[in-house]
Amino acid sequence: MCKIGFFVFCCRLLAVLKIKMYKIYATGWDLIVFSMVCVLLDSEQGTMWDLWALDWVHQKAECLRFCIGRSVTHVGQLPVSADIEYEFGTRNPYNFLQVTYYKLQRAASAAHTYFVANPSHLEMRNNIEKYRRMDGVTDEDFQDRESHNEKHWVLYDAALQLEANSEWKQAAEKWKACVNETLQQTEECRVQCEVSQLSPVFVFCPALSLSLLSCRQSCVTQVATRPGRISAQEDFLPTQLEHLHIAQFKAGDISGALQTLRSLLLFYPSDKDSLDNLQLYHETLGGDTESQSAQPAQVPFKPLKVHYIKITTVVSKQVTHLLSYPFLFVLSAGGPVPQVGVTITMDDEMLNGTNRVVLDGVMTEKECDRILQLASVAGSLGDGYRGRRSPHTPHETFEGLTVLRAVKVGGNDITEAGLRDALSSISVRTVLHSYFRSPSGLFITFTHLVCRTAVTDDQKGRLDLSHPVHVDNCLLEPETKQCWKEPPAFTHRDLSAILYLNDDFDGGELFFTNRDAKTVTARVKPSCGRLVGFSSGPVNPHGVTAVTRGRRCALALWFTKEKRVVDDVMIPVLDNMSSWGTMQIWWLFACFPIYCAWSVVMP
Ligand SMILES: O=C(O)CCC(=O)C(=O)O
Ligand SMILES: [Fe+2]
Repeated sequence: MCKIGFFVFCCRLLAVLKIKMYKIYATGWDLIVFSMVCVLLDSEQGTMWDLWALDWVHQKAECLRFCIGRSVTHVGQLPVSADIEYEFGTRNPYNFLQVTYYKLQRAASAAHTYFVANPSHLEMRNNIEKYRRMDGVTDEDFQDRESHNEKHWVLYDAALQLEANSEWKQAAEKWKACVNETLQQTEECRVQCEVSQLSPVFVFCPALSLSLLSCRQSCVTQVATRPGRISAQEDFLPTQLEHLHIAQFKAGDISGALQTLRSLLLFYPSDKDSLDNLQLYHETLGGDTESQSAQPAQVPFKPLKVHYIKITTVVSKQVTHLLSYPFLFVLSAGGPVPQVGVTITMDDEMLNGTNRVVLDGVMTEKECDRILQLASVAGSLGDGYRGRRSPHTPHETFEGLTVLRAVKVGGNDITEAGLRDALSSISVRTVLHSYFRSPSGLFITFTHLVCRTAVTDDQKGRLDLSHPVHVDNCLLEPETKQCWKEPPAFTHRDLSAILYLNDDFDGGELFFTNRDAKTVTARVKPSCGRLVGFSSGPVNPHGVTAVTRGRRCALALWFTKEKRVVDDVMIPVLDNMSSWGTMQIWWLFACFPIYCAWSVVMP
């Protein structure tokens, strides 16, 4: 333990010196050292395999960084914003393209490509009918121009069709091709992760591992999501293997079926039906030792498949482990490090959307209470919105408190709490940055402590909301489903985070909707230490249901990726924190000889 402690100490010293004094970023070796520290710290559960996996990922990333630097221009390496990703994900440019091509044959394929991802778009359905009636337009003109990216879906649908026609031999061939294509796409997506994760934020070990690993992990769902859909098809790969297994069996290819069954068992080793089938095959094949000993599909998808399962398992394990240390390498915090176990409670899938997450355990009850205390004292001194009433509803009062105000209004206690409040926002940043694997940096743009209190005796028959449905960085127009990125919206906000502080009130649930501002897609009940993070753009319209009893407090934080748009109220706080960072260096210098002597005396 002593050696590990010394090792950690040296690494931290090295990193602090490098970052603070020379202002240079970590190299590949630093990354490897940092990941080793991570794994060693976690040695109770960690294994050498974890260490090798991370080492391998880092080396590959280094190599990629080198190659990309040589062959891709600087502009080509720039990250794209979530909004642009959303636009292309929903194939919106094809809508414009079909308008541009109007009266040309090519409009048909643009319209079809858009319609594949937006099957409920009635206007496009009508347009397609119009194009069908156009002279010279044939069925071949309705091509999906994006299908090269989604070949596995084309194969999937074709295989289903063959299965429906009981053409088992061809179906088996198609399912095999589909499995291979899915694995190939997953692998390509993972390579992309390594490309997009090459940013200076690597200096923070948990952030590095988390963002890269969670990116790789997300490839499984990304590949399993049909174009234009938001949720992935559950158990995509095992489902294909199941189909392949049935098709092979029906086509009389028992040894192929046995091989596929073994692959399937890698996913569900204790599945009763599969185990029964395995037994049956063994009996049927009798003395055919060659077929009996067939390993999980060797050809043609052996290496990828095994890799797929192993990496997925390692990744989930690492993500869970590393999430326990979100505060460990918060450089500027200094002093004792809060060891709070953070868990992922709801992800995109459970929240029915994209770029949303609910994490628990980000703050302890004690920490929530301190900030609530701050809200009470500072709230009684005056609030961010002057009046006692809410800007959103007459049935609630609303106290808003910025961090600077917390520092200004109080004595030492409040100032300290205000700073801690800001510090927690740094930790929130680390956690969210890691989770959402943003390729660029995240800068705090505004933080706001908000309490909403139900006005007693004024709650009967209440139909309104505590906070109407809105999008944080654009003006939502539910009728047209447009979101205008223009003032007075806070257009520079990229990531929103709400850290809840209590649950002793009625109502006050956060909910997400579709762009119609009506269809509720997910609900989140606040509680102390619960953090909701989501991208601030049009994919995440949200609101708060009426608070009908008690007082609901939360710390709202917004981050920006593009540039350092720090709200002026934050600057003194951030300045204060950087001087803490410098103090930390002196502390390390002073203690270094003592630490060395101690580690020699205490082997
Ligand atoms: O308090 C919440 O849960 C959400 C608040 C919010 O959406 C906002 O302030 O923009
Ligand atoms: Fe909001």
